[in-house]
Amino acid sequence: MNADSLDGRLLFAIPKKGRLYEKCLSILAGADIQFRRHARLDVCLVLNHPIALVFLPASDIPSFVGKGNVDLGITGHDVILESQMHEHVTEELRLGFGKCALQVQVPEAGSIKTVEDLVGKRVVTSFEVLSGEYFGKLDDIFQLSGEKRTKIDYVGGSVEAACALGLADGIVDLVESGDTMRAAGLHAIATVLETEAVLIKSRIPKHEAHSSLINLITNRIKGVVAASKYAICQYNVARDRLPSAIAITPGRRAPTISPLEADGWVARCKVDFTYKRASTLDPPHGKVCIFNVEVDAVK
Ligand SMILES: Nc1ncnc2c1ncn2[C@@H]1O[C@H](COP(=O)(O)OP(=O)(O)OP(=O)(O)O)[C@@H](O)[C@H]1O
Ligand SMILES: O=P(O)(O)OC[C@H]1O[C@H](OP(=O)(O)OP(=O)(O)O)[C@H](O)[C@@H]1O
Repeated sequence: MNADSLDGRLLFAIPKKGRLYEKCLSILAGADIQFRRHARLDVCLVLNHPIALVFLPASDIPSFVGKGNVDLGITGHDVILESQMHEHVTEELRLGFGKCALQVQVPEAGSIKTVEDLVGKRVVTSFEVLSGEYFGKLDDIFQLSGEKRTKIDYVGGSVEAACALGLADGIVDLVESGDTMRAAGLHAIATVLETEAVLIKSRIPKHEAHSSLINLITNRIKGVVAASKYAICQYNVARDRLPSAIAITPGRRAPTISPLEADGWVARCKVDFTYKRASTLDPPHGKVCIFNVEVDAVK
């Protein structure tokens, strides 16, 4: 592929690996953005739209979009703030995945119990800007200056090992399930930021003509995100069991029930945001799926 083949195309940045990668691929598939990515190629042309996908590290996407090299991108809200690009990009849409929190963590068995205890000590993190701002404010409150201020050191990964290795008194790192933190003998004492994946748009539009394509892509992704919160549940049930089935899957006004060819059986179709858990009717959330099961025992 040469640079000419990108001419006039909308450039859309996608994380090339890591936590957000797989979910981004499902979003692209759900929005019917078709492409074939050749091994080791980080730029590829979309087959059914004048778009080129650019696969980049999640942490580089805010600056590519912010500086206008790329028109649209998906990345974490955390890395937008960390790269100080929030004034150069517009967060068009929260995507509902990549949810986690940037937290201050210290050894569970140690003497540091609060962030105030950690002020003036050593903090290791991959988020040196956000951590610097957070502890900078605390240093100011405690009127610490020079050597007495909290020392923020950067590491690129495995942040959770820093306390055990004697590099830090506390760390600032992302927490989702908390498994990494607990495995390292740490616990959270404060939250710096809540984050999730977002769709961002450059504030420096390259081509006016792209705005309708950006709207189309944004609306399609909006649809994918909305659909991922719902489940469609369809099941067949004996008519005499219908009252107990409807108690579990009620309609907003009236339940949709269709007659079946089999005597005494009906079909019930329901689209919903939250299902009551039941052994026989339990569609997984985050998926649009159709169950066509014969429900003969409603508990
Ligand atoms: N445990 C997690 N749970 C949910 N989202 C996460 C988690 N860790 C990271 N993220 C989100 O994914 C983004 C990218 O993180 P990830 O660790 O995948 O980065 P990466 O660019 O692949 O870096 P690395 O070089 O460490 O592999 C983060 O900025 C955050 O928004
Ligand atoms: O709360 P948890 O569900 O355990 O997730 C948190 C971990 O996930 C991220 O790291 P990642 O695994 O992406 O690797 P990294 O250390 O190389 O950044 C983050 O930096 C934590 O270490």
